[in-house]
Amino acid sequence: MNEVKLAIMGGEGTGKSALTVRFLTKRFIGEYASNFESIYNKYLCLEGKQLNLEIYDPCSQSQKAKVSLTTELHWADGFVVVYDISDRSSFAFAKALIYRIREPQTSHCKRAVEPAVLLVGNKQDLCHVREVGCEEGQKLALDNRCQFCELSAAEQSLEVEVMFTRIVKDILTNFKLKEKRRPSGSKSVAKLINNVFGKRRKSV
Ligand SMILES: Nc1nc2c(ncn2[C@@H]2O[C@H](COP(=O)(O)OP(=O)(O)OP(=O)(O)O)[C@@H](O)[C@H]2O)c(=O)[nH]1
Repeated sequence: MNEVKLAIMGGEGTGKSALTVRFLTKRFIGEYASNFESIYNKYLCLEGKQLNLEIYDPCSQSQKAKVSLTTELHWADGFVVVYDISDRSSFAFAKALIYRIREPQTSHCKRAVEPAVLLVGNKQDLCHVREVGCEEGQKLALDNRCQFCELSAAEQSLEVEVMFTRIVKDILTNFKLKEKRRPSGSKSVAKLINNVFGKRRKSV
Protein backbone atom coordinates (compact mmCIF):
# COMPACT_ATOMS: atom_id res chain seq x y z
CA MET A 1 0.00 0.00 0.00
CA ASN A 2 1.24 3.49 -0.88
CA GLU A 3 1.89 5.83 2.02
CA VAL A 4 1.12 9.47 1.17
CA LYS A 5 2.14 12.20 3.58
CA LEU A 6 0.47 15.59 3.26
CA ALA A 7 1.16 18.67 5.40
CA ILE A 8 -1.45 21.45 5.71
CA MET A 9 0.43 24.69 6.24
CA GLY A 10 -0.63 28.33 6.52
CA GLY A 11 -1.13 31.25 8.85
CA GLU A 12 -3.09 31.19 12.07
CA GLY A 13 -6.86 30.89 11.69
CA THR A 14 -6.81 30.42 7.89
CA GLY A 15 -8.91 27.26 8.17
CA LYS A 16 -6.34 24.43 8.08
CA SER A 17 -8.28 22.33 10.60
CA ALA A 18 -11.62 23.25 9.03
CA LEU A 19 -10.41 21.98 5.63
CA THR A 20 -8.94 18.80 7.11
CA VAL A 21 -12.03 17.99 9.18
CA ARG A 22 -14.30 18.81 6.23
CA PHE A 23 -12.37 16.34 4.07
CA LEU A 24 -12.32 13.62 6.73
CA THR A 25 -15.90 13.93 7.99
CA LYS A 26 -17.69 16.06 5.34
CA ARG A 27 -18.68 18.35 8.22
CA PHE A 28 -17.86 21.94 9.08
CA ILE A 29 -17.42 22.48 12.78
CA GLY A 30 -17.13 26.17 13.65
CA GLU A 31 -14.31 26.01 16.19
CA TYR A 32 -11.33 23.68 16.52
CA ALA A 33 -8.82 23.20 19.31
CA SER A 34 -5.70 24.86 17.95
CA ASN A 35 -3.15 24.23 20.68
CA PHE A 36 -2.04 20.77 19.57
CA GLU A 37 -0.85 19.29 16.32
CA SER A 38 -2.50 16.23 14.79
CA ILE A 39 -1.76 13.56 12.23
CA TYR A 40 -4.90 12.05 10.74
CA ASN A 41 -5.10 8.82 8.75
CA LYS A 42 -7.46 8.11 5.90
CA TYR A 43 -7.57 5.06 3.62
CA LEU A 44 -8.29 5.96 0.03
CA CYS A 45 -8.64 4.14 -3.26
CA LEU A 46 -7.38 6.32 -6.10
CA GLU A 47 -6.45 5.36 -9.67
CA GLY A 48 -6.94 1.72 -8.67
CA LYS A 49 -4.43 1.99 -5.81
CA GLN A 50 -4.99 1.57 -2.08
CA LEU A 51 -3.48 4.50 -0.21
CA ASN A 52 -2.86 5.35 3.38
CA LEU A 53 -3.07 9.13 3.48
CA GLU A 54 -1.53 10.83 6.50
CA ILE A 55 -2.53 14.47 7.00
CA TYR A 56 -0.45 16.67 9.27
CA ASP A 57 -2.37 19.61 10.75
CA PRO A 58 0.00 21.75 12.82
CA CYS A 59 -1.03 23.68 15.91
CA SER A 60 -1.04 27.45 15.69
CA GLN A 61 2.36 28.80 16.57
CA SER A 62 4.17 32.01 15.96
CA GLN A 63 4.19 32.48 12.18
CA LYS A 64 7.88 33.35 12.20
CA ALA A 65 8.80 30.03 13.80
CA LYS A 66 6.73 28.01 11.34
CA VAL A 67 8.31 29.39 8.19
CA SER A 68 11.45 27.32 8.89
CA LEU A 69 9.51 24.15 7.91
CA THR A 70 12.57 21.97 8.39
CA THR A 71 10.74 18.93 9.81
CA GLU A 72 7.83 19.21 7.40
CA LEU A 73 10.12 19.39 4.38
CA HIS A 74 11.69 16.08 5.32
CA TRP A 75 8.41 14.42 6.27
CA ALA A 76 5.86 15.49 3.66
CA ASP A 77 5.38 14.30 0.09
CA GLY A 78 3.20 17.31 -0.61
CA PHE A 79 1.83 20.50 0.89
CA VAL A 80 -1.47 22.32 0.98
CA VAL A 81 -0.65 25.97 1.72
CA VAL A 82 -3.71 27.84 2.97
CA TYR A 83 -4.45 31.54 3.20
CA ASP A 84 -7.63 33.42 4.03
CA ILE A 85 -8.85 35.57 1.11
CA SER A 86 -10.13 38.16 3.63
CA ASP A 87 -6.72 38.53 5.32
CA ARG A 88 -3.80 39.94 3.33
CA SER A 89 -1.23 39.09 5.98
CA SER A 90 -2.12 35.40 5.65
CA PHE A 91 -1.36 35.67 1.91
CA ALA A 92 2.06 37.17 2.67
CA PHE A 93 2.70 34.25 5.01
CA ALA A 94 1.58 31.71 2.39
CA LYS A 95 4.01 33.35 -0.04
CA ALA A 96 6.87 32.99 2.45
CA LEU A 97 5.99 29.31 2.95
CA ILE A 98 5.93 28.64 -0.78
CA TYR A 99 9.28 30.37 -1.29
CA ARG A 100 10.70 28.21 1.50
CA ILE A 101 9.31 25.00 -0.02
CA ARG A 102 10.65 25.95 -3.46
CA GLU A 103 14.13 26.99 -2.26
CA PRO A 104 16.87 25.04 -4.06
CA GLN A 105 16.18 21.60 -2.62
CA THR A 106 19.76 20.58 -1.94
CA SER A 107 20.03 23.28 0.72
CA HIS A 108 17.61 21.56 3.12
CA CYS A 109 16.86 18.06 1.85
CA LYS A 110 17.75 15.89 -1.09
CA ARG A 111 14.81 15.03 -3.31
CA ALA A 112 14.67 13.53 -6.78
CA VAL A 113 11.43 15.39 -7.50
CA GLU A 114 10.22 18.64 -5.91
CA PRO A 115 7.21 18.24 -3.61
CA ALA A 116 3.69 18.81 -4.90
CA VAL A 117 2.13 22.03 -3.59
CA LEU A 118 -1.45 23.26 -3.78
CA LEU A 119 -2.15 26.86 -2.78
CA VAL A 120 -5.65 27.34 -1.35
CA GLY A 121 -7.46 30.65 -0.90
CA ASN A 122 -9.95 29.65 1.80
CA LYS A 123 -13.07 31.47 3.10
CA GLN A 124 -14.40 32.30 -0.36
CA ASP A 125 -17.78 32.86 1.31
CA LEU A 126 -16.22 36.06 2.74
CA CYS A 127 -15.63 37.53 -0.73
CA HIS A 128 -17.53 40.72 0.28
CA VAL A 129 -14.56 41.50 2.58
CA ARG A 130 -11.93 40.09 0.22
CA GLU A 131 -8.39 41.47 0.59
CA VAL A 132 -6.61 39.14 -1.85
CA GLY A 133 -7.66 38.95 -5.50
CA CYS A 134 -8.11 35.54 -7.08
CA GLU A 135 -5.60 36.47 -9.81
CA GLU A 136 -2.94 37.20 -7.16
CA GLY A 137 -3.30 33.66 -5.84
CA GLN A 138 -3.22 32.25 -9.38
CA LYS A 139 -0.06 34.19 -10.20
CA LEU A 140 1.75 33.15 -7.02
CA ALA A 141 0.89 29.52 -7.76
CA LEU A 142 1.87 29.71 -11.42
CA ASP A 143 5.20 31.41 -10.69
CA ASN A 144 6.12 28.67 -8.20
CA ARG A 145 4.87 25.53 -9.97
CA CYS A 146 1.91 25.06 -7.63
CA GLN A 147 -1.71 24.17 -8.21
CA PHE A 148 -4.27 26.73 -7.08
CA CYS A 149 -7.90 26.93 -6.00
CA GLU A 150 -10.22 29.17 -4.03
CA LEU A 151 -12.94 27.59 -1.92
CA SER A 152 -14.84 27.73 1.32
CA ALA A 153 -14.39 25.03 3.95
CA ALA A 154 -17.55 26.40 5.56
CA GLU A 155 -19.79 26.00 2.53
CA GLN A 156 -18.24 23.65 -0.02
CA SER A 157 -17.80 20.02 0.91
CA LEU A 158 -17.36 18.70 -2.65
CA GLU A 159 -14.76 21.35 -3.61
CA VAL A 160 -12.73 20.45 -0.52
CA GLU A 161 -12.79 16.79 -1.50
CA VAL A 162 -11.76 17.63 -5.08
CA MET A 163 -8.91 19.80 -3.74
CA PHE A 164 -7.50 16.96 -1.58
CA THR A 165 -7.89 14.45 -4.40
CA ARG A 166 -5.98 16.79 -6.73
CA ILE A 167 -2.97 17.12 -4.44
CA VAL A 168 -2.88 13.37 -3.71
CA LYS A 169 -2.93 12.67 -7.48
CA ASP A 170 -0.02 15.08 -7.95
CA ILE A 171 1.90 13.26 -5.23
CA LEU A 172 1.22 9.92 -6.95
CA THR A 173 2.51 11.38 -10.23
CA ASN A 174 5.69 12.39 -8.39
CA PHE A 175 6.05 8.86 -6.98
CA LYS A 176 5.87 7.52 -10.56
CA LEU A 177 8.51 10.04 -11.71
CA LYS A 178 10.80 8.98 -8.87
CA GLU A 179 10.32 5.32 -9.81
CA LYS A 180 11.23 6.08 -13.42
CA ARG A 181 14.37 7.90 -12.39
CA ARG A 182 15.60 5.23 -9.97
CA PRO A 183 16.22 2.32 -12.42
CA SER A 184 17.98 4.54 -14.96
CA GLY A 185 20.19 5.86 -12.14
CA SER A 186 21.17 2.38 -10.98
CA LYS A 187 21.72 1.29 -14.60
CA SER A 188 24.17 4.10 -15.18
CA VAL A 189 26.06 3.21 -11.96
CA ALA A 190 26.20 -0.43 -13.12
CA LYS A 191 27.43 0.74 -16.53
CA LEU A 192 30.12 2.85 -14.88
CA ILE A 193 31.35 -0.04 -12.70
CA ASN A 194 31.35 -2.33 -15.73
CA ASN A 195 33.33 0.16 -17.76
CA VAL A 196 35.99 0.58 -15.07
CA PHE A 197 36.46 -3.14 -14.25
CA GLY A 198 35.87 -4.29 -17.82
CA LYS A 199 38.69 -2.08 -19.09
CA ARG A 200 41.07 -3.24 -16.33
CA ARG A 201 40.44 -6.89 -17.16
CA LYS A 202 41.16 -6.27 -20.81
CA SER A 203 44.50 -4.59 -20.12
CA VAL A 204 45.82 -7.54 -17.95
N1 LIG B 1 -16.33 32.17 7.01
C1 LIG B 1 -15.51 31.12 7.06
N2 LIG B 1 -14.88 30.82 8.20
C2 LIG B 1 -14.05 29.77 8.20
C3 LIG B 1 -13.81 28.97 7.04
N3 LIG B 1 -12.89 28.01 7.35
C4 LIG B 1 -12.60 28.20 8.65
N4 LIG B 1 -13.29 29.24 9.16
C5 LIG B 1 -13.25 29.76 10.53
O1 LIG B 1 -11.96 30.31 10.74
C6 LIG B 1 -11.56 30.08 12.08
C7 LIG B 1 -10.23 29.35 12.10
O2 LIG B 1 -10.41 28.07 11.55
P1 LIG B 1 -9.43 26.87 11.88
O3 LIG B 1 -9.80 25.71 11.06
O4 LIG B 1 -9.32 26.68 13.36
O5 LIG B 1 -8.08 27.52 11.35
P2 LIG B 1 -6.59 26.97 11.55
O6 LIG B 1 -5.81 27.46 10.42
O7 LIG B 1 -6.60 25.49 11.79
O8 LIG B 1 -6.24 27.73 12.89
P3 LIG B 1 -4.92 27.53 13.81
O9 LIG B 1 -4.74 26.05 14.05
O10 LIG B 1 -5.29 28.29 15.06
O11 LIG B 1 -3.80 28.15 13.10
C8 LIG B 1 -12.69 29.31 12.77
O12 LIG B 1 -13.51 30.22 13.45
C9 LIG B 1 -13.45 28.68 11.59
O13 LIG B 1 -14.80 28.50 11.89
C10 LIG B 1 -14.49 29.32 5.83
O14 LIG B 1 -14.35 28.70 4.77
N5 LIG B 1 -15.32 30.42 5.91
